[in-house]
Amino acid sequence: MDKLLVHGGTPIHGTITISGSKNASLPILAATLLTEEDCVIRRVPDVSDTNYMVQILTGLGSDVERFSGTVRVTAAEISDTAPYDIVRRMRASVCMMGPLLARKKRCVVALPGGCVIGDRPIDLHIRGLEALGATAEVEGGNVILSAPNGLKGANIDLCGDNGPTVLGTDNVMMAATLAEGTTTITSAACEPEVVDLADFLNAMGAKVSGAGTPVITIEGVEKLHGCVHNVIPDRIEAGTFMAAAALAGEGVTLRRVNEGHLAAITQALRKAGHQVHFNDSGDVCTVHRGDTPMPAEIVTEPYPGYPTDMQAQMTALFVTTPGTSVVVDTIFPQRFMHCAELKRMGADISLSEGKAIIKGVKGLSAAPVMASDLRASAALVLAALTAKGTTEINRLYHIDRGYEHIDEKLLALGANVERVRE
Ligand SMILES: CC(=O)N[C@H]1[C@@H](OP(=O)(O)OP(=O)(O)OC[C@H]2O[C@@H](n3ccc(=O)[nH]c3=O)[C@H](O)[C@@H]2O)O[C@H](CO)[C@@H](O)[C@@H]1O
Ligand SMILES: C=C(OP(=O)(O)O)C(=O)O
Repeated sequence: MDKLLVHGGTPIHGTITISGSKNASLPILAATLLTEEDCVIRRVPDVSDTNYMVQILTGLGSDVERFSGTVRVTAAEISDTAPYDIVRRMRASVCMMGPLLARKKRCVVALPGGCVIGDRPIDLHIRGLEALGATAEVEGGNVILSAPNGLKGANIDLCGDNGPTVLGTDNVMMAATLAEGTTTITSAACEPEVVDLADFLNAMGAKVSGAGTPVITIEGVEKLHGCVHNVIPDRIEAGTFMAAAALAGEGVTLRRVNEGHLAAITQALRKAGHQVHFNDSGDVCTVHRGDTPMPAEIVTEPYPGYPTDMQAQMTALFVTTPGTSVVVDTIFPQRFMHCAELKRMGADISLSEGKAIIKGVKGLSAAPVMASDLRASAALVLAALTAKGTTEINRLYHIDRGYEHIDEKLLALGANVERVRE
């Protein structure tokens, strides 16, 4: 198990390029199952989640080639059963259900278990696929969906208690592309990753409109074909480096970002007293730490609100920001595992029901810490950049799920970090 040593106290500066989005790549890779023709997807980040997705596709019978950020998938003949061994490693494997069901009229996909960031049910996914005419049963830890006579378009509302569902919207949208007739999804997730998937599906010949709004309409077609697609930049990787720059930066520039996708993060950083500047085309961003960082309140919300996937990193920033900041996670109220580790480094955080109250401390001191999930590990790396001494971040595989070559990018910015391979 690799670990990361962060020797704190070296400011970061310079320029890096942001990778393609993990959360856009995963459903797009799953969508390749909707056609037997070649799909070429560019800018797929080299992270373990996309590697697992490639293994699932291969396990289903797809022919997959991967070279310098590009993945070519040909799903000429595939089975309907996703291999449990790999599926269980990744929550996003749940988005195999929609395309497999549409293509094979039946699928068997292992149920994703609980998750350290909280309960992650899939009731809305199932409800949506049932509305399209599938029957669902759970047997031996698997969801078995079948629609022997094919899927039929329907009106489906996908609002849950905590708002819309991103992968649920993806699943229903993918399934509906090959359904007979028209499907309308209301309370759809509006995240840019949903829009990127819709763009990919349309490039395959699907008829999807309204993605990016709460109402998505899909006119079913008989067949989809191969296509070439470039994945959008990873707004969470970009946001993480923006927060790192606000915390420990002397001017950090990020290339290949999308200003629109980063609006809520930009607003939060500016409110906290930091300077964020975009070029005219909105694809290059420079962040300078403000002279007088200020406490702030952030509340996570579905897009275009502040993303839950950037909650832990902002918490890390507030830990050494003078004054009292408040962080509320409405999407995953239990997603505060990073706080216990940050406290071991000297943070002053109190937790209550989905809320962290953070009293800024003068400085942190290094400690051995344990990464508990992807974004929690990112928060620990950020905190460690300014901590006194060497922080040892264990279980680095969490961060490798979603950050492409994070140690190399940090080194390129002048941080003093070492990956220890074990
Ligand atoms: C691979 C990927 O893209 N993952 C992202 C996706 O996860 P994912 O799509 O799994 O998250 P959802 O959008 O589904 O979850 C949003 C909320 O809805 C609830 N819910 C979800 C499904 C369901 O059937 N029933 C239900 O109640 C969840 O518990 C949560 O409270 O969106 C999350 C919310 O932005 C992000 O944190 C994840 O990084
Ligand atoms: C929670 C995340 O991913 P996943 O949904 O794949 O667990 C994330 O990207 O922050």
